[in-house]
Amino acid sequence: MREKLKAIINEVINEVLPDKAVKNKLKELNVQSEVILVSIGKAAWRMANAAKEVLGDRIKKGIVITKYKHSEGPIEGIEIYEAGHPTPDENTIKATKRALEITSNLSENDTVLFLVSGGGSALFEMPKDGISLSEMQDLTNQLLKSGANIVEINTIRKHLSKVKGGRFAQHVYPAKVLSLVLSDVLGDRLDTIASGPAYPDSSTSQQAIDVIEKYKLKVSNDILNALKEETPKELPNIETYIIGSVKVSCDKAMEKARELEFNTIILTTQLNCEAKEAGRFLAAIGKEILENNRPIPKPAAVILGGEAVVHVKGNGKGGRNQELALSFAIEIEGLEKIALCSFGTDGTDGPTDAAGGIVDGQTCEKIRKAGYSPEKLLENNDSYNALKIANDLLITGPTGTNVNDLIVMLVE
Ligand SMILES: Nc1ncnc2c1ncn2[C@@H]1O[C@H](COP(=O)(O)OP(=O)(O)O)[C@@H](O)[C@H]1O
Ligand SMILES: O=C(O)[C@@H](CO)OP(=O)(O)O
Ligand SMILES: [Mg+2]
Repeated sequence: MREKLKAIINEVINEVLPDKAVKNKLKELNVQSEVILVSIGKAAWRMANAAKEVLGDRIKKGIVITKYKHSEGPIEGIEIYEAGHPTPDENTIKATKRALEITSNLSENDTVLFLVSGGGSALFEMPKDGISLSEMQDLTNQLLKSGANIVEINTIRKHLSKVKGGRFAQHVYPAKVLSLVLSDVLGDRLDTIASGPAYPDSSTSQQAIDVIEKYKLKVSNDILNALKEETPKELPNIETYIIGSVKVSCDKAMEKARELEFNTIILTTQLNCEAKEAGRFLAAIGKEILENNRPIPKPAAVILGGEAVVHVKGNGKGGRNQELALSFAIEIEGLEKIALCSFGTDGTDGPTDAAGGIVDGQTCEKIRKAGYSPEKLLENNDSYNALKIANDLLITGPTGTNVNDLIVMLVE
């Protein structure tokens, strides 16, 4: 079963690699004019490289801002920067400053080709005056641990930034911004993906303040004052296309599972509940299929896309996919012919080098044999170490794409 799970995963990653998506869209749009390229996010290097292959010298100048270890070498005529994610760092500020320089003083005849992928919020950032980088870092870390979802996190970030929430489009005005977006946000909300630097912001200052109160975040008065300034709601100079998303991933996973002769369903592409509850719920569905051949008969493949959340309370190491997989493994301990893979399509799950986990009925036995309690490790948010002990981590390395998380459960 593990091999079948890996076969499905590899097909999905290849399908959502940004190279193909960027090339197809640029050819479809038949971009003939010269452009200034700005590419941000975890997939920024691959997207920029693909654009360079199609547009060549029509790219007058350009910049890539991506996560450490996510660039794959020089691209002629394009400056490459790596910076911090999920928390912005000094290199974020340096790279963003450079991006703003090369897109300053443009005319209505200019076009900025803006390639956007998830991770862009941490990588492309210029805090408003009066807000320091360390304040932004502290607030980001509070948000990441709070259990706030990405819409809530980016509602805050959009109201504290000079480039988010449509302000980058204002910066380049009157030039046009042509955006190609790889979606890693449920429902493909363009004003949330990478905090929508070139998209009108649907969130409000009041919503931002509500998030601060909901999660009892500790912030300075400077931040509270900055949140009160509203973001742009209309932008006359933008053209935006989504070129890849979790829906594409789930469709591809279903196609491959059917090829492997599984009865297949996609339960959702918008999973957003607590990771460990999702694991338990999926185990209940798996056991129902195993014992009663319903809601779909064996051999069955159940596919989900989305982004669970984790309220990190322990001091362990892990990610939402690893936490979901461990929680599932605890519920199916000892059962045969049932397995699950949960992974981040960007290849990194949480602050770890794992993309996620591949688990089955033997996972917990292996952890116990090594003298550990899977339940205690889960309680301490230590799913990485639990799955490492069981040799059930999925390690892909940075995949070059980023379209949320994918979960596949097989029952034979
Ligand atoms: N020890 C942990 N166990 C489970 N989840 C964690 C742990 N530490 C951090 N996380 C979760 O990992 C998330 C960030 O992981 P990451 O894969 O970088 O997100 P993204 O792919 O959206 O950038 C945080 O939102 C946090 O909820
Ligand atoms: O950059 C961001 O705002 C988010 C969503 O696009 O990406 P990630 O969750 O990967 O940081
Ligand atoms: Mg993400």
